[in-house]
Amino acid sequence: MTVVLKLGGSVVTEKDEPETVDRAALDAAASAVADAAVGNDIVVVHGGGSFGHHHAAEYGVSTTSGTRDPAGVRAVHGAMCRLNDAVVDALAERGVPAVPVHPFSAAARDADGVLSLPTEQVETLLGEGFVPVLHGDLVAHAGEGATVLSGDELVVELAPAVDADRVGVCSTVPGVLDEDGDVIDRIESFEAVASALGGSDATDVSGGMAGKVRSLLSLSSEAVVFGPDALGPFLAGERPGTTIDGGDAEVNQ
Ligand SMILES: Nc1ncnc2c1ncn2[C@@H]1O[C@H](COP(=O)(O)OP(=O)(O)OP(=O)(O)O)[C@@H](O)[C@H]1O
Ligand SMILES: C=C(C)CCOP(=O)(O)O
Repeated sequence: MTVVLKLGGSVVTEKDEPETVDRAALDAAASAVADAAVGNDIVVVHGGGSFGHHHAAEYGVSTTSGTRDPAGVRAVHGAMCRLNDAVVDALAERGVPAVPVHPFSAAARDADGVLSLPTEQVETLLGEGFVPVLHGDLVAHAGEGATVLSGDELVVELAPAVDADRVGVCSTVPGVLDEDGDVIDRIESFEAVASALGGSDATDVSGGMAGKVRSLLSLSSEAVVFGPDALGPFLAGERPGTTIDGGDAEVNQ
C-alpha cells in the first residue's frame, strides 16, 4: 500500500504571516504521518503557504506567468527549501525516515507549459525505505523564465509514478465546499462544481481550491481532499472529505 499525501501550505504555515511555520499544525501532521499504519510507504508533498506564495506574489510569478529575475528565483526557491527543512525535521524528530527532494533541481516545463518531472529518484528512495518529502517550487519554463510548480501538480505526477493506492490532499477546509458551505461528497467534473470554487482566502498564486480541483481531476485515480482533523482517519484508511474522481482523465483536460 503506497500513499501520496500533500500537506497544504495553508495547513503547516500561518498563511498570512510571511515565512511563519504553524508549529502546532505541523507537529500534529508529522505525528499523524509517524503513526500511519502504512508505515514508511508514503511520499509527502507540501505546499507553499506563507513561504512560497508570499515571495511568488512579490515577484509576480504564477504557474503560467514567469520571472527571469534570478533574485526572484532564489527568493521563492530558498523560502520553499526553508519550509521543506522544517517539514523534514518535524517528521525526522518523530522517527520518520524523511529526506528532502527539491523539484526545481530536476523538473522543467516546455513552451506549451507541459511539465516533465523525473520521478526515478522518488521511486528508488521509496523502495530503499526512505520517505521522500517534495514541495511546491519554481520550475524552469521555456519562454517564461521560471514559473510556480504547485504541490498539487506534483501529486498528479507522483501518484502514477509510485503506483499510489491512495492519494490524500490535506488542506484547511474539511473538503471542497458547495455554495451552501457543505462538503461535496464526490466530484467527477469541473463544470458541475465550478460555480462554488474560488481561489484562496490567503495569498495564493496557484489557484486555491479551483486550481486544486482542476489538477486532481487530471489524475486517473481517486484523490481525497480533507481537513487537518481528518489526516489521522485518512491515513487509517478512511475516506473523509471530498473524493475527486477524474475517471477518464483525458475527458477533463
Ligand atoms: N468551494 C471551496 N471549497 C473549499 N475551499 C475553497 C472553496 N473555494 C475557495 N476555497 C479556498 O481554497 C483554500 C484552499 O486552497 P489553498 O490553495 O489555499 O490550500 P492549500 O493547498 O492547503 O495551501 P497551499 O496552496 O499553500 O499549499 C481554502 O482555504 C479556501 O479559502
Ligand atoms: C508558491 C510556491 C512556490 C509553491 C506553490 O505550491 P502550492 O502551495 O502547493 O500551490
